[in-house]
Amino acid sequence: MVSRPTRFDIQSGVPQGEARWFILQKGRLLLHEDDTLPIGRAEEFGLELTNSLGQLDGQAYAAAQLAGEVPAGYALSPLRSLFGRLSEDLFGLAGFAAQVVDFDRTHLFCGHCAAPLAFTGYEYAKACPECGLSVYPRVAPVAMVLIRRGVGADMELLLARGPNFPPDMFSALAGFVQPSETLEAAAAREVLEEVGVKIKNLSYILSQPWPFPHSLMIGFDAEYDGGEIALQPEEIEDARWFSVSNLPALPPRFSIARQLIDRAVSRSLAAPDPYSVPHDLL
Ligand SMILES: NC(=O)C1=CN([C@@H]2O[C@H](COP(=O)(O)OP(=O)(O)OC[C@H]3O[C@@H](n4cnc5c(N)ncnc54)[C@H](O)[C@@H]3O)[C@@H](O)[C@H]2O)C=CC1
Ligand SMILES: [Mg+2]
Ligand SMILES: [Zn+2]
Repeated sequence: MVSRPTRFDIQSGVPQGEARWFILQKGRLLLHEDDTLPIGRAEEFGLELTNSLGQLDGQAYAAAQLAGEVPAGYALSPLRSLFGRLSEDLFGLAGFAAQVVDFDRTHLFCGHCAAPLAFTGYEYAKACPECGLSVYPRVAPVAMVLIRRGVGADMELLLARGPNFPPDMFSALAGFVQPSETLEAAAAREVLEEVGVKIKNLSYILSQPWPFPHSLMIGFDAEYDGGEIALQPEEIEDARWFSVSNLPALPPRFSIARQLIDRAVSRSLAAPDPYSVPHDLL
């Protein structure tokens, strides 16, 4: 799972002594040639926006932004591309570190009075010394819905693709929750907006941090409840019903979209009417 394996006692500022570093630049992570994290003192790497992340298994960790050139023997890799290259725990931590640096980078001044913000020091937040405004790292909730109809071998899934998806890949539908909207209402609205159909019997299945840059995916399974597919052209390039026995190219295994799809497929094959059994959370 792409999530942080443990709670860190995050403190801002430069860690004293040696640390294992998550060094980021524009969504890319700095790795040694052997795919290991840089280890050393802050001053060795030319950093800014440095945040100590605390201890894990007796090892100090820290996050920062690379200020200058890539040091010899290292390379920057897009964070998303590192799933499967880093261990799941390390990938989860890298996503967490990326959100810490992104918060620090995008909250330098008060959004109300423009005074420079300062870390509060007692929780991972910043506050304005002039007007008292306090700000926390952003987490943007996204409702994701896997829509199905039929049972057993006749089950079909409604999958869609956005304009910047890899060729031929289709995924579950998703959309950001709007202010004061319930998750259920966001799910129904996004599906109606993006592909023109209605849903019913929504069930929560699982969630997944998606640090690109700060989404939290909330995964639902839903039954089709009528309507013909009509695409929202600016967001959806194509959307179709796919038989569970003839699915298109799908998102990578670690993604919540893929976990929702795999779950529906395994249930369709496991029981004549898999949805007659109580939903166990993954
Ligand atoms: N992990 C997974 O399996 C998947 C993750 N996702 C992620 O879910 C998120 C939302 O998916 P989309 O279909 O693109 O969302 P969406 O259907 O709501 O449309 C995206 C639009 O929402 C607006 N937007 C961008 N950031 C926002 C924010 N923080 N709050 C409110 N509106 C915002 C922008 O206009 C953007 O064009 C993205 O971060 C995407 O990467 C999407 C599909 C699969
Ligand atoms: Mg969407
Ligand atoms: Zn202020």
